[in-house]
Amino acid sequence: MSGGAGSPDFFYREAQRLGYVARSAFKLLQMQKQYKLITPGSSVLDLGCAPGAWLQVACQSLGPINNGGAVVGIDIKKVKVPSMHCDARVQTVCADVMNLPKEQIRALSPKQKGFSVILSDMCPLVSGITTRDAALSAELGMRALGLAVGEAVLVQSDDKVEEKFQSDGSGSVPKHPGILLPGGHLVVKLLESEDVKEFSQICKPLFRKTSWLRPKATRSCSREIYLICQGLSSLRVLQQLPLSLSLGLWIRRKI
Ligand SMILES: C[S@@+](CC[C@H](N)C(=O)[O-])C[C@H]1O[C@@H](n2cnc3c(N)ncnc32)[C@H](O)[C@@H]1O
Repeated sequence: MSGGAGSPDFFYREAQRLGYVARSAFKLLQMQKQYKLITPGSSVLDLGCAPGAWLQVACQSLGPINNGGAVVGIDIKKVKVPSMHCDARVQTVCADVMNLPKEQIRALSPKQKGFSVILSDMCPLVSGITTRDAALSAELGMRALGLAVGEAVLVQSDDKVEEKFQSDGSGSVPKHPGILLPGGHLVVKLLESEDVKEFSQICKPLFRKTSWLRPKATRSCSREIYLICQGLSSLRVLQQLPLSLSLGLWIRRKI
């Protein structure tokens, strides 16, 4: 019997040994090792945070408490902040991310300015119908992206917004489009499907770098994959991107 990283319950046992509430901790630990998304002082929003393993890794990544920083977790399920690896910088909110107004989420960030890292590990209740599950997961992913870069304006049904973008290509993005700070990072979990490629095409021009990651701790039977988006462009750059519009159009097409 093998006890290495290839064995089915290796990450489960390691999570128990190290005091993490779920094996998913190792997915964020791998992201941290490869991309260093969370640094001392970061303000982290963790969408779909139950049972709290990413809260633990996020808080650990902030370093000692006097370095500052904050972690806000939101989940439909009520989540108690784990006692291990978390401190007073971690808080959780029980709510449906699909319905919670963006400004209410922004209000949870330090000085209400927004977050420097947004993580979405949200996942629908898997039905086993591959296309349905992938579509639901894309919807959750789009919500995370929309919150980060400002879906609310881009998807509003006011045709004037669309006309303005189309007429001169310089449609004005509002002053506070999303809740991810310029230079910030976004991680989105998706279930593999045709839509996944399109999703990354939309993200690419908005961020300095985008990469796909299938973490070692992902179960072999799972179709999950993470899009890591690093370095959100500044507002000035976003305003000049005609592709910002396609996010809105794409979301509108899908929902
Ligand atoms: C895979 S779990 C997250 C695991 C978590 N990252 C951890 O390490 O402990 C996915 C979570 O997404 C949550 N979720 C799914 N849809 C949601 C929604 N619309 N709003 C808030 N949470 C949602 C589920 O309740 C579930 O707890």
